Amino acid sequence: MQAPATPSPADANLVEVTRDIGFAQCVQALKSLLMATPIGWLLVAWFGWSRAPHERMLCWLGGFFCAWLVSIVLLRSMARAGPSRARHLRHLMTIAVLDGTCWGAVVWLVAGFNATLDPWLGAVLCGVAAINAPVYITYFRAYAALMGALWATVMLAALARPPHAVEQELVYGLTIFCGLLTYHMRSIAQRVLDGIGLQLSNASLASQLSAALQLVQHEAGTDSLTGQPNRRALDELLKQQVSVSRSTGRTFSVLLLDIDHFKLVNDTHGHGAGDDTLCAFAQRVREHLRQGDTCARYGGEEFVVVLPGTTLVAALEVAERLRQGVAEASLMSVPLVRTTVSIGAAQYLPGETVEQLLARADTAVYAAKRGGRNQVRVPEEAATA
Ligand SMILES: Nc1nc2c(ncn2[C@@H]2O[C@H](COP(=O)(O)OP(=O)(O)OP(=O)(O)O)[C@@H](O)[C@H]2O)c(=O)[nH]1
Repeated sequence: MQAPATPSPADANLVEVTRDIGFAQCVQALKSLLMATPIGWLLVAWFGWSRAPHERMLCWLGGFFCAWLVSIVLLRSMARAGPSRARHLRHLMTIAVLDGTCWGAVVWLVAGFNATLDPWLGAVLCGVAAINAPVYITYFRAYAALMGALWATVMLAALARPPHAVEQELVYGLTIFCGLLTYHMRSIAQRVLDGIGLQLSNASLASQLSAALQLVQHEAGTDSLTGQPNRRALDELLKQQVSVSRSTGRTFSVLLLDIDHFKLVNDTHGHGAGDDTLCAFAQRVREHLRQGDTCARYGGEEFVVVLPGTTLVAALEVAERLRQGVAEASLMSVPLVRTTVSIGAAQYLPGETVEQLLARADTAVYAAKRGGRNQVRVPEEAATA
């Protein structure tokens, strides 16, 4: 035999949240209905005034008015604090019972005096039961309380009268109608709640998916060793800068950084220390950049710095700051790793591609290496211009 499925804590939480939402929706709908209730009294008063004793009619109207006022006060206090189910469940049940009892009292006080009025009152009570169904659809317990109170009052009224004084058909008919309506309402209410639960779990799934997607996108564009943007993210950024430059004329520059004699670091201290040196190098570079500048790992011991809105002259100042920042203090103390960096600087030229720009920066790095390393160079055409 299959064991009954017990809801997981996450499921249980979802069920609770769904019930809370259902409760809040029910309170909201009830607010509008209670405001419209006096129309129902007027209808009964208009049709029953000449057919039932006035003092009984006034007694019913007065009683209903008092109960209505209490309901309004309770609803207002719920609205002020927000319709919290844990806090206000009793309020909602009280309103439902008061409403049901007051409508049921129609039979007690107004019915049994006129053959035309009685079936008409029966129809009014069936209407009340039907009109309340959509209002309480998201909180069935309160609907059951309303219908229970209405039915019990009608039954008590029938029992309290001398035999045959009250139209028996009215009571039987109402009982069948209320029973059928409540029975069907139960399953419809459950389906509505299931729908709310489904919406909630879809929304939660969608937000989990979007968070996972953001993480994957971030990881796809991040170098796993240094935590800096990788070649892929760099390509995207450069393409974006090119398109901004084409549409607005705003220029940008790049610096290609190549650590000097990095092979020696690996050979002397091991590959692990080499990895740590790369991380420390990336960190050092970041410390010398502005907020909007980007340092991406281009590959191996090469990094590219993108400087939006920067001319070659300003880029050379940044490059010199970086060169000095790397050369003046050791990158790591244990093991002691001191190194320098060769830098090629290039400003984007209108019409060139990302590959052409990087190739020009690369020739500048090559010139820096040939010139003795630990220096900043520009592409030859810029140097001679
Ligand atoms: N530890 C470590 N080493 C790397 C990584 N990527 C590339 N390297 C090493 O970086 C070194 C680059 O060496 P070369 O291209 O000869 O350049 P270099 O020794 O820096 O000399 P110059 O560039 O001419 O100054 C190679 O030994 C690569 O193995 C990495 O992710 N981690």
